[in-house]
Amino acid sequence: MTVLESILEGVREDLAAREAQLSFDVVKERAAKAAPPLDALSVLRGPNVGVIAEVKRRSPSKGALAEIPEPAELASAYEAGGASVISVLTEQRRFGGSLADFDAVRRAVKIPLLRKDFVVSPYQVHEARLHGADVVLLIVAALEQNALVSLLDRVESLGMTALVEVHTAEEADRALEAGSSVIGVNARNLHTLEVDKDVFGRIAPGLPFETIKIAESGVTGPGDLMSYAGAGADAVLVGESLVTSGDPKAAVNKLVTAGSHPACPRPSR
Ligand SMILES: O=P(O)(O)OC[C@@H](O)[C@@H](O)c1c[nH]c2ccccc12
Repeated sequence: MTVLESILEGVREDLAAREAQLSFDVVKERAAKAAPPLDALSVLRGPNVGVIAEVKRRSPSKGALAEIPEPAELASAYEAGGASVISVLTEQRRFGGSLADFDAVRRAVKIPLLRKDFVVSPYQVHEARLHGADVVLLIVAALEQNALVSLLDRVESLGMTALVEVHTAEEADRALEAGSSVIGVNARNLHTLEVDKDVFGRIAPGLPFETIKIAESGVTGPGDLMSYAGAGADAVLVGESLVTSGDPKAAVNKLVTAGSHPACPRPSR
């Protein structure tokens, strides 16, 4: 079994437990009454290379990263540092996240929020909306094509934006075929957890110019942002280097400043 497969097994078990607590119908009904989603697409289409800052306690590759006793405080620091979007991991077993973290962050900030989880069922999409998500991650490697198509459709029909994650050119083709307008290229292979920062540069230039391109993982500072920008990134998604920085506001701001510097390559849309 690959790492991704074992994560998905746990995710399905946890999902079944939540479904037993709160039925799909109730989740749908409540999600429909939630405050409308923010327009993350126009935020990501901004003129600068943006920063999606992640609330991440631990990871399967690195183990414990940061305790984060107050996710709301961390998120407020990200917002004050100029992040465009905040990503909150809600997967519990491997990443130490939760929907309670997501709720705390939602109450603390006004910028768009990404629910970062392993979404395999429409239940999780409505659940994301119920908790105030504006963006939902869909991982191509975790989904059959028909599931990807229908989940993408559902995310968009609820007024949210889907960030569709790929790691290979084949996955990028599937993402485009499904109709994705925002594609994230993860430098990390979720089957093996190996990081290859060149993957973005190999895949992004082959994507349509109007597709919003996000470079995910392995960003340690402005240098990485600049090189991803040179390969066509509209934004970078950063977790580890921010949560371990000791000063998340300053760490985000360094990246944001690089992404708005005149010397930083801009998306050509
Ligand atoms: O901590 P990093 O290397 O800055 O990476 C952040 C983000 O890209 C990573 O957390 C991530 C990308 N895709 C995912 C899918 C599931 C869980 C986590 C992820």
